[in-house]
Amino acid sequence: KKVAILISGGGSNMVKLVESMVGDHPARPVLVGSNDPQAGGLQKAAEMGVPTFAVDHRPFKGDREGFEAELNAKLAEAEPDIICLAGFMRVLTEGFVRRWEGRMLNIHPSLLPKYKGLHTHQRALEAGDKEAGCTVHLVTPALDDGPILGQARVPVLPDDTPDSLAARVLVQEHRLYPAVLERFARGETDPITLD
Ligand SMILES: N[C@@H]1O[C@H](COP(=O)(O)O)[C@@H](O)[C@H]1O
Repeated sequence: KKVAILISGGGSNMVKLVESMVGDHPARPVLVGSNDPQAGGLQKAAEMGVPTFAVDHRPFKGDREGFEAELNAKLAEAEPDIICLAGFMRVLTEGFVRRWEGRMLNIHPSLLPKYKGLHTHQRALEAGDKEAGCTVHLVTPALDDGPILGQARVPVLPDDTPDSLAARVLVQEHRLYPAVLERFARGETDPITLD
């Protein structure tokens, strides 16, 4: 299976996904793309030998379809079987999601369905939650709402800040996303929980 990964920032999840696709893993990374030409993850992907591209969303201003048409053109060249959103921060239109529906995954830093959207760790702390975590799900038109493929939990500690909690959750993200991708590429979609 061919996998394309979309990022917006440093790409630490992307690196873990690329590192995992070796040996008898059923998939291989064919492309890493970003909506930000300055995304640090693009350099990391290039150093790992994965082709990269950037489509800067800013010149498109509110024209999301225009931005996505160029994104789709780049993706179509690589003909990915699976797309992984890994810290990709652009909200995608229904049209784009429908085109890749059933084969586009996303990682979200909360235990969905709790805390869809942004600032998940701050909201978990403000709510006094005792545990937090991350979720890998299939992407559907509704934001952070698709079928869950896997979750991993972490304890919330008394002196946690959003940053310290984010760092603890990120460690689990780096375990969960590769585990879910390997299962998904083998056709296994029953949700898993990592402890
Ligand atoms: N959507 C969220 O954005 C962060 C991206 O991190 P990285 O993969 O770019 O390091 C991760 O916490 C991910 O869950």
